[in-house]
Amino acid sequence: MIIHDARFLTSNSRADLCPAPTLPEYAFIGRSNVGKSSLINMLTERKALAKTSSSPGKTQLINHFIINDNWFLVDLPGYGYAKVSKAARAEWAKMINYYLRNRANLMCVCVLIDSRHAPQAVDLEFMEKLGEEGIPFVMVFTKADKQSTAQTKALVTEYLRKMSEIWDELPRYFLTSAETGLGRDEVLDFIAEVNSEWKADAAANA
Ligand SMILES: Nc1nc2c(ncn2[C@@H]2O[C@H](COP(=O)(O)OP(=O)(O)OP(=O)(O)O)[C@@H](O)[C@H]2O)c(=O)[nH]1
Ligand SMILES: [Mg+2]
Repeated sequence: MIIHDARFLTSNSRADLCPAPTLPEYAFIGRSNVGKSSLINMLTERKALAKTSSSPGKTQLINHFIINDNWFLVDLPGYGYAKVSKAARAEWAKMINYYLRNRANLMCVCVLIDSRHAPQAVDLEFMEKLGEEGIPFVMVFTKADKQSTAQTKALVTEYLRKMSEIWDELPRYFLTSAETGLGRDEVLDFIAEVNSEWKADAAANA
């Protein structure tokens, strides 16, 4: 997919104030500092479309971007550790959960996982909850440039093994790097594929 247009639309603390759910939407979520905002910039080839920071807790609202006037990308705050108060974190969790459960056009949640760390309970539990609630998701392993491909692949295998203890069907996954652009084509092809399904459904229901 060629990205000819990528624009920031809105920041919201409430899902019901987000843009009208008229286009297919993809949300990026994962622990603070995992690289959500950087991945959005890498995919769109815009250096500073989404704000990034080396200190966790940068993204604090539900940020909508519109791509090619045809689909929405959403940057969410991180879960887990962030340099914010416990009360603020609880507020984010409520906001994110409400958004995930109620956003009618949410096609897929991209769960970002730092490819350098052994499987984390917080990530596994988050995906387990998505699975239980029937919210479609894929795993996106980030920062693959920071180690060897073999190390990243070993981590993926470890995740899949743990997840196979819970589910028969395993989620799709992507290996990415915001530094090198690794995984860009694969993620964008996946989104294009799901966008076509949305269009076909919309045509069938028209
Ligand atoms: N080497 C490398 N660094 C990365 C990559 N992705 C992100 N980073 C760095 O990791 C830090 C965090 O990146 P962000 O994109 O702001 O992370 P985030 O998940 O949006 O963080 P919050 O908004 O705080 O939840 C920044 O210093 C980035 O430069 C990557 O693929 N490779
Ligand atoms: Mg961010």
